[in-house]
Amino acid sequence: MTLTYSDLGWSPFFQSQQDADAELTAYRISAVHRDKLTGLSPDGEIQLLPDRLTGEFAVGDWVLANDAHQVCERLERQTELSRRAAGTDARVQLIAANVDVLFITTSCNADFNLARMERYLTLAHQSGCYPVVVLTKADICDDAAAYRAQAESLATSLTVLTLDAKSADDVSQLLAWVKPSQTAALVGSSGVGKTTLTNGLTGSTDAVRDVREVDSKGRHTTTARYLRRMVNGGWLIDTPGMRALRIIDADEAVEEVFSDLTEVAQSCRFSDCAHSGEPGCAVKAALKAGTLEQARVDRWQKLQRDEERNTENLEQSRRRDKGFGKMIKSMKRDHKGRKGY
Ligand SMILES: Nc1nc2c(ncn2[C@@H]2O[C@H](COP(=O)(O)OP(=O)(O)OP(=O)(O)O)[C@@H](O)[C@H]2O)c(=O)[nH]1
Ligand SMILES: [Zn+2]
Repeated sequence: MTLTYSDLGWSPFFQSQQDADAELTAYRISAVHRDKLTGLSPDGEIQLLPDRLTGEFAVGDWVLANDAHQVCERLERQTELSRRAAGTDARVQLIAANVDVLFITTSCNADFNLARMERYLTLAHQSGCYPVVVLTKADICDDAAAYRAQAESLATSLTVLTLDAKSADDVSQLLAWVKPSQTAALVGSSGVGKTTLTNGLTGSTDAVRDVREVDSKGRHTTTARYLRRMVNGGWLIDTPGMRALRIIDADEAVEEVFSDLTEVAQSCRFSDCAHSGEPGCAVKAALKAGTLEQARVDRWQKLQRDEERNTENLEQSRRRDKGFGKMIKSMKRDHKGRKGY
């Protein structure tokens, strides 16, 4: 079956960025490898040569490439999912680009964690994706409705689906949230059923198989993310191996996710109230009156602290990189000076 650009998610937003004179072809990035990219066009899938480090591309991106399949431009993204990289590295790591719907997946068991769901909801708000909470393993849980109620309590009119990821009928519920040519990303901890859902949504069984490729030094690398076509013509980006989500530059999104608390806090006497015993604290008063729940307030304050710390670390590493860049530049200048150029 031949796909059109519109089937691939191309829209006036991207069209407006394409210079009509330039003889460049648009491709949607379907996989990001160590030193090359895979791109999709109506002609099929091809390997593309990046014009910069592949870490600067995300699955779902639109790029323009020349006849030699060399990428010349990456188009501005409509949405971008990113997080702070794992480990001590404070850099931003791209998760996916141009995503419409975020399937926040967790299971009706010990994995179920409201704080984690709130972090993912923050990611959805920050990026502008529509969040859909997917609760798997409802078939092996005594009271799936209780889990569902807890998830629904996180936001008014939040979409929450409870299902058995292994049942085709159940999985088809998800399809209703992604129109043909739209893109969804599946996020959640390991073991919650992302692979099972991916297989159900794409009608394939090969999602479990990692593509191993050998890089120039003979090392095996695993390419983790793919853009896959769903059975209804939508697109799905799986994000395996995402152990922790550390949000960055998301203070406004945190406010939105906790809008119930932000609203109450507006009545605190001091605008910078830390809600820790200051006089005239509306949050403390609401807690006392029982209209706010202590656990949710605790999660709100923790997420605010985490967000601030992650963003601060990122700023520091950006400054460090800038300083390092300046040092290299001045070393080069000195070197040139000594050579008498
Ligand atoms: N009964 C039941 N089992 C499920 C459900 N979803 C997933 N499983 C099972 O849970 C196990 C883990 O599912 P996966 O789909 O591999 O989970 P994953 O999120 O892809 O895990 P990673 O690949 O580690 O990220 C498998 O044995 C699945 O068959 C469900 O809704 N009901
Ligand atoms: Zn207060």
